Amino acid sequence: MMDNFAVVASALVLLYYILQQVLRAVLSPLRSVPGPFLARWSDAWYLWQVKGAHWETQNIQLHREHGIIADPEAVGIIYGHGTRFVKSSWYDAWGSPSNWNLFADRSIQRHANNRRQLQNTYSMTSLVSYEPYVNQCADIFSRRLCELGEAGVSVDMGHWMQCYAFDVIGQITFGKRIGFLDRGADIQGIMRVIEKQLMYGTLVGIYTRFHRLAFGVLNFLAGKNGAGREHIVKLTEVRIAEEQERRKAKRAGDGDGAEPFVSKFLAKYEQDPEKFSMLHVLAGCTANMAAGSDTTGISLSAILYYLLRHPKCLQELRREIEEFRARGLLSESFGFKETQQMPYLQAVIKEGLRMHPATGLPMERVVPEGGATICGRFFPAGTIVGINSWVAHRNTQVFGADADEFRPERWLISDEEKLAAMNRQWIPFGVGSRTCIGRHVSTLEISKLIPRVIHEFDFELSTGSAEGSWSTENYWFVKPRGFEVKVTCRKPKDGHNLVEETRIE
Ligand code: HEM
Repeated sequence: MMDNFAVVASALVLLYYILQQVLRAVLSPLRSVPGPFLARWSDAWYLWQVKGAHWETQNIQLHREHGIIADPEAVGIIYGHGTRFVKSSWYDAWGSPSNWNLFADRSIQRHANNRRQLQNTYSMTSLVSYEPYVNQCADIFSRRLCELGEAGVSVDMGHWMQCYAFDVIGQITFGKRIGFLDRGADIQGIMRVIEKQLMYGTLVGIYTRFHRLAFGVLNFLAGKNGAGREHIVKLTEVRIAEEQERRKAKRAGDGDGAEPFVSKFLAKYEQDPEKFSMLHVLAGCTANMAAGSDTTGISLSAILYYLLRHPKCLQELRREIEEFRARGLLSESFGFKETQQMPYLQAVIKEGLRMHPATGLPMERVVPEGGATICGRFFPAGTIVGINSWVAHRNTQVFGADADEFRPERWLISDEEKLAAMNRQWIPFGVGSRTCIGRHVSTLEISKLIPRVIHEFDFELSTGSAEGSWSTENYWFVKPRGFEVKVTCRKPKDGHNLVEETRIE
């Protein structure tokens, strides 16, 4: 009797759920939006697809299959300055339920206040003082590549670019590099922890109502080290405490490099703890570690990968480097300001970030009160909309019929109007008030390292696939997998001036 009751009750609940979904889909004001049939019924379809880790290519494919022509104006409508489109609940899964962080914050007002506090530390003028740090890491990177080349082994460039980016960000943030380049390994499991957080945020964000519970359980199980982002927070707290001790001992002048972020943040805190709290110090340093290393590593890998797949472009870049060096316009350390004068290099970087932006999911926003018309269609308030930079970057209306091709020359034209249209649609760092705060850090790292590796090394792609293409995995960050190369050093090793004793471990 009891068994029958349970079966009938379950069937009724199931029926109610199905009916609710059917009604929702049939009555939805969005029913005329083209898209896959199953996606209409439940978020489970999206979760399943995203879990497959290739949403960036699927998203482009779906637009083409369903004849969706993305309106270039949509970028401005959704993300433009002064927009009232707030971040969607997907972002909740990227932070602790009890504290804000800059990336995940959904409050326009609080975000604007906090961003104002942090912003000037990330300005280009304040970042160029970090150039010697970047040079040190590039020297070690170069030495490691030479050693690997001499050993004749296959090199996973995705991994080494990641090591470089992690050590630069560690050095800029804490004044000491963490030691990834020294060991060629994942120090303190930091890379692995961030990778887990990427998967967690990506998937749990789709059903974000489970975040509070999942966050609590996972952190409880992880014990004192914390799980995912919390683990990085804990490691960052240790570094901040060390820096506080150093400041108490009045050794502020220690080390001969530029003042690292942690020290600048603590100085702000000491000056006005109400305005710039310890949470600002923690949020700033943690964001650098969590958001600033993989993204740069991926972008460096992508630029190199596309150059290797397009030898003519590589030759042209090398020609430009040699010409600049012959004219005395490019120093041994590949000065940042010098690299900004190299038009072909800049076009290569821009095109690499167009072909492979580091983030590969839509940057979700909520349509504000009153609704909005996007791509000629009305979306009521509360609808979640978003643009995936991968889709925007392959818009043939803007980039032309060869939008899928790597062609740096597209940026070297004199047609101002076309350039402006392409620039508006080029969004690897996001757009508007939520644009990437660390983009100048990456620009510094990328502008210096790419010409240097092209000048110092020959690479032979050995990805293992017949077409020579690499594979990728997308959990928000679209990471290269199996970017294997053979490396040959083009210059004698003794040119490297190493400073290897400054690492944390
Ligand atoms: C090539 C490298 C990078 C790429 C492609 C990239 C990409 C992005 C994108 C697309 C966003 C906006 C996300 C959204 O609206 O949903 C973003 C935000 C952010 N990025 Fe980056 N990023 C890079 C490097 C960095 C670095 C080096 C740092 C730190 C040093 C950093 C810190 C942040 C932070 C804190 C935010 C949130 C900003 C806010 O909401 O105010 N990123 N990034």
